[in-house]
Amino acid sequence: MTATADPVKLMKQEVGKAAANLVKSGSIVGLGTGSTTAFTIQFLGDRIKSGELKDIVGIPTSFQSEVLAKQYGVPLTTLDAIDHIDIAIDGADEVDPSKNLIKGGGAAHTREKVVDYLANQFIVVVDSGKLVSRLGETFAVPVEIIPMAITPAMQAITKLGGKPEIRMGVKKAGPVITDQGNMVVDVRFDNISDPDNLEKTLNNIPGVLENGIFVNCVDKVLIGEVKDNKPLVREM
Ligand SMILES: O=C[C@H](O)[C@H](O)[C@H](O)COP(=O)(O)O
Repeated sequence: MTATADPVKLMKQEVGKAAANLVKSGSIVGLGTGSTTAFTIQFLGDRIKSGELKDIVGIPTSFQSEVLAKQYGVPLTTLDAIDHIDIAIDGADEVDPSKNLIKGGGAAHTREKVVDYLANQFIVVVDSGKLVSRLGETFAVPVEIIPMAITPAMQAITKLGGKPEIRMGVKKAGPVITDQGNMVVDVRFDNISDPDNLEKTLNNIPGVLENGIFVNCVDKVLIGEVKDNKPLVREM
């Protein structure tokens, strides 16, 4: 790691590695989605290759994490084949002081919520730029909606005071389509004072599959920082 490297990438790399080092042999591991957990999956693969980590299986939270696990040699299984998850490691787009999260920047929050909530231990890995004093400060809330319900669901979200915008593809014409074949609406709220209530209210709208607010589910947040050009990791 050199002083000239991108500091955000350095933070993600360091925190991703720290999380991979928490995994013990024999564990069933939830594999999160995004650019930070990509490092975790890579380092898990390194530990497996060196013989330090044995008999682990991963549960991917997206097509992306499935592809990365195969690339780095992390064996995979499915939720049908196991009865628990020992540890899940996942990224986040925002983390508040109570360890509540906004997730779904990669449109993977539905599968992530299934896997992360099942885990006995849920570890979040972020760079320090993700810390906020209140959810919604910098990031909109991603909401996955089945395509036939997109118009009434967006109207219902607007009535709640949200400003919904359909997420559009990059290098693809038209909207982002999730791993489940649905659409994602990014919703700005002026003030999210009760994330617990907003999470439930959004999920009650007919046609909404899941939203990216994660409340009271995180055991530990590992935060990557750079001080004097050196990456370090602290815990919350
Ligand atoms: O849908 C994607 C996920 O919730 C990611 O974990 C989240 O967007 C953070 O991604 P990154 O580590 O790339 O910032």
